[in-house]
Amino acid sequence: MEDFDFNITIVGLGLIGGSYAMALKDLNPKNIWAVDIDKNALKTAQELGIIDQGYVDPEIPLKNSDIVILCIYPNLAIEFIKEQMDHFKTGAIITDTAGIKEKLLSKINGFVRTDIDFIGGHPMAGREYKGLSFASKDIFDGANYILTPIEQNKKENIQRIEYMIKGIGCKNIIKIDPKKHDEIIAFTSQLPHIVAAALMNGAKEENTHLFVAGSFKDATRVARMNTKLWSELLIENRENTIEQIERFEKYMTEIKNTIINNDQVTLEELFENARGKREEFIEKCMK
Ligand SMILES: O=C(O)C(=O)C[C@]1(C(=O)O)C=C[C@@H](O)C=C1
Repeated sequence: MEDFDFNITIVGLGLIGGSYAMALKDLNPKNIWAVDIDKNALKTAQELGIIDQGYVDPEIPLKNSDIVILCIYPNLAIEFIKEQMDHFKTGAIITDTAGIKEKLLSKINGFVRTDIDFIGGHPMAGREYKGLSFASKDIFDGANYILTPIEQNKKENIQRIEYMIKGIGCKNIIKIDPKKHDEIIAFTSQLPHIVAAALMNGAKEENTHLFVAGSFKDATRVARMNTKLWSELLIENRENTIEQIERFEKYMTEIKNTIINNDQVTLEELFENARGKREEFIEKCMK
């Protein structure tokens, strides 16, 4: 790999920020700095050798950073850029990792300095845990990474971010319009979290754990989510989320009706359709 001779600051040393710091090591950037209000997280990261230096006050690292990666909640990311606006290095690239894009981008681009390039990003990587102690560079291994570049973004800056994404181990880089991103993600990421939560909330049997195996555990894994983050994401993407819940209700009703009608033939057809789609989907995931 060629030189990635940049100073990088990661803002927020949680699961994603910590994993990013670990994965960036392989790219050998000039410096990896981190900003966090949690001094313990900074200390741990420094002891682990995954960052060169940690800061509670962002001013110094931001003034010297070519690339800033925001690994904090979406609304906090907007606030952070607003508050720190005067501190970013001239021509810096800022990217984020939030699961919603349209509102975030339009807000940030409404006030961001013209010399700064904000490139929206969303790594399709994570775990159902939060915090640095669960961070691992493996989460990016073979992962998809969505970018939502806009016309103002400089081509060479997008290429730089793409190079970094490949360098941390991601496989596919998908470039898409922010609005479209939010529509799709409502189905592929947000709906599964809603379904998992609904399934778990519906577990009324005190001894549920004694009656489950893989199916229930797989379907509810992400119910162990970061609840503060996910409630923010769903509310911020509310139109798309509601649409997806309603679509899902229709598919549930379709299945329910075949059972009400004792229509085993149609039920089998519906399952057969799902089975085929799942097989095709997994094949595509493997490529
Ligand atoms: O695998 C998980 O635990 C995740 O929740 C990862 C997951 C998802 O699949 O929805 C969660 C949020 C990210 O923005 C992207 C990926």
